[in-house]
Amino acid sequence: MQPGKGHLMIQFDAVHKRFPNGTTAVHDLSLEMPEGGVTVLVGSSGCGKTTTLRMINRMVDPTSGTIRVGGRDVLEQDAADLRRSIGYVIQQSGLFPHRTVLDNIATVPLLLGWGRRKARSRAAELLETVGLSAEAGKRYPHQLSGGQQQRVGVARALAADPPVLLMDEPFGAVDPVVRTQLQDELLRLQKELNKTIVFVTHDIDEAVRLGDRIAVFRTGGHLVQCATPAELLARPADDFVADFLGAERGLKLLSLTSLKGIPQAPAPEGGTWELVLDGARKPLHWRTGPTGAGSAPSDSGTTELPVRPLRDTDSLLAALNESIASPAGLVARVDADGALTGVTSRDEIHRHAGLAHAEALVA
Ligand SMILES: Nc1ncnc2c1ncn2[C@@H]1O[C@H](COP(=O)(O)OP(=O)(O)OP(=O)(O)O)[C@@H](O)[C@H]1O
Repeated sequence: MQPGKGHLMIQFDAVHKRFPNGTTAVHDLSLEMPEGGVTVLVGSSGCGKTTTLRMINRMVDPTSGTIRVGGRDVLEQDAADLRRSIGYVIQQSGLFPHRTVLDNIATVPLLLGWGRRKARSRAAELLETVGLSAEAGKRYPHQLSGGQQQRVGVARALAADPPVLLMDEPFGAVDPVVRTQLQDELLRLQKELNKTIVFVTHDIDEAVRLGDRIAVFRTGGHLVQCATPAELLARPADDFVADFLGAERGLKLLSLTSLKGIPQAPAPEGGTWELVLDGARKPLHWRTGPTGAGSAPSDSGTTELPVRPLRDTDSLLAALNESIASPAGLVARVDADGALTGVTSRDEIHRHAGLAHAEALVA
């Protein structure tokens, strides 16, 4: 199934899906998904995202058109074999309630005839990969939190090391904090594993965060635009896409640019606001003296306000936010150990925000 780097892993060619009740779920879809990339399918409810996803592993068959996975027409492959060779993660994790977590993860390897010992040892390895303890493997799904269950769902989908992973709103049912953690984990895993991932979500921020390419659908199963996140945000194809991306699409674009390369200056000394560091040069807070600006003075007449230092890997959006929150209008920049490397002014952040936009428009 693996055609090699740089190839297209999944190809939809003029695919239609009309259900027996007359609903057209997918309309004349031609879409290519490169190997090792994350393609995110977004769009309002009922626009055909799930149907598109499920046609890849033949949980739904197209009415017409061709879908190829690894260069082979899916309709020429046995549906059960195809399903076992493609990882599948859904919103409610879909775990078997009466099997332990370890046995859940071992499901596909066992179906593939790996033998109990090998399947369980692979499952144990995957528990660690997705950040769960060995002890969690002995529990039953209901004894885990929603976020942990989703991790098990991902581990189960990865168990037979499939080249393709289908994820249908996998993080839709967890709170925003856990959701961000799961997204981070997926990005980390993907760096190592380089799977071809097709990911369905309603959440445009999740799409921008995770996608190498984003396909926007509208009702009736029409694909409106498929582009990189930067291209989509800078140049939406029409008003539908622009509305879907939301009024803050300019700010979302800034989430794609890191602070690396944006100039820093030494932290100011003797100004109204001083950046206080600890012994390891880690920023602690901004402080102003009795005569300085600021609010809520402490007993000693000084005021301390929080600082949120940023690394080169943080985004321009985070920097813009911090530059507004910072009483000094300065963003404290730190190295990987958290030690201060310099500061960047609000004006400089604004200037680079403008440049990032200009670059995205002409890219
Ligand atoms: N088995 C089915 N029989 C008839 N109609 C169906 C069937 N499955 C889906 N549909 C219809 O096809 C359309 C597309 O559904 P689909 O689930 O693919 O959309 P979706 O974009 O994933 O929606 P959501 O975001 O709400 O999950 C909808 O109008 C849906 O009602």
